[in-house]
Amino acid sequence: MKSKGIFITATDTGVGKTEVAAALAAFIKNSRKFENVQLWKPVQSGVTMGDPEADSYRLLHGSGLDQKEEDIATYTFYQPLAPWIAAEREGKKIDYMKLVSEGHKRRMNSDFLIVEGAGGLIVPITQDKTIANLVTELSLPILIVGRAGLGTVNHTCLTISYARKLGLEVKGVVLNGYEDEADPSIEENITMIENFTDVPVIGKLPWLNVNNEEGINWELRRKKWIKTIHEHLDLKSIFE
Ligand SMILES: Nc1ncnc2c1ncn2[C@@H]1O[C@H](COP(=O)(O)OP(=O)(O)OP(=O)(O)O)[C@@H](O)[C@H]1O
Ligand SMILES: C[C@H](N)[C@H](N)CCCCCC(=O)O
Ligand SMILES: [Mg+2]
Repeated sequence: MKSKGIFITATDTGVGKTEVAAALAAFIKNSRKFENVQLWKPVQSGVTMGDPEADSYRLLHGSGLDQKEEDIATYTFYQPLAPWIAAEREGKKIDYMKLVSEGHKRRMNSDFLIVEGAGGLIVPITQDKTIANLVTELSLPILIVGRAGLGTVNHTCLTISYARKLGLEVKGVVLNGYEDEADPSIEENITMIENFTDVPVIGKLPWLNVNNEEGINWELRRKKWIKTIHEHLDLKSIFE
């Protein structure tokens, strides 16, 4: 039986997909809502496997799942570029159909699959396939991560309209990384996004400062994220 799941995309690169995917996985694991929640990052670029900055590394430690890092990411490229070009720079090509069949297999082998895209929706994986095509093939609903501040209304509404054009199911939006709860523009951004798209903003997440002098205390970070997700996000629609 195919698992439930969510494909986490964003309005841009660097907006918080890895942070949100890891936190969501940690929350689900802690809540025991699904016994076998799994993470998948089909393609990561600008990193090397095992690098503490790598998405795969931060997904593994940020979630506390008992997956192996090399199981989390399928393709890893060194150049910080769109996957198609990052692969080409290494004389490689991404096998798109391999990703599609791997995605279906991962859905069969999990209760809840959290997939992290790369950048936003129209990010080239090959010369004629994008992240959006992969979402369509996996028939997973999407959760869009957007910035919290000025500029996010346009970026988020554009992403939603493109997703709808492709017939993707948009479960919701998370506005991520605000520094100041008192910033009135965040609530107004939520109102404008919901007004123009009817897509629910399922919550807003603060910028979490949980490091210590030696670096990241992952156990403490996971605990804080689990509490923050519980307090800030309405996940009902994500689990349906
Ligand atoms: N709410 C947050 N609190 C603290 N740090 C955050 C938060 N959101 C994002 N970050 C940090 O900001 C940086 C960019 O976030 P992240 O790596 O999750 O973006 P991304 O959308 O996954 O990027 P990419 O497209 O490269 O996968 C990371 O260092 C991440 O740890
Ligand atoms: C390198 C970065 N961290 C991501 N892995 C890839 C982002 C690709 C963005 C392509 C684009 O929208 O211009
Ligand atoms: Mg990421």
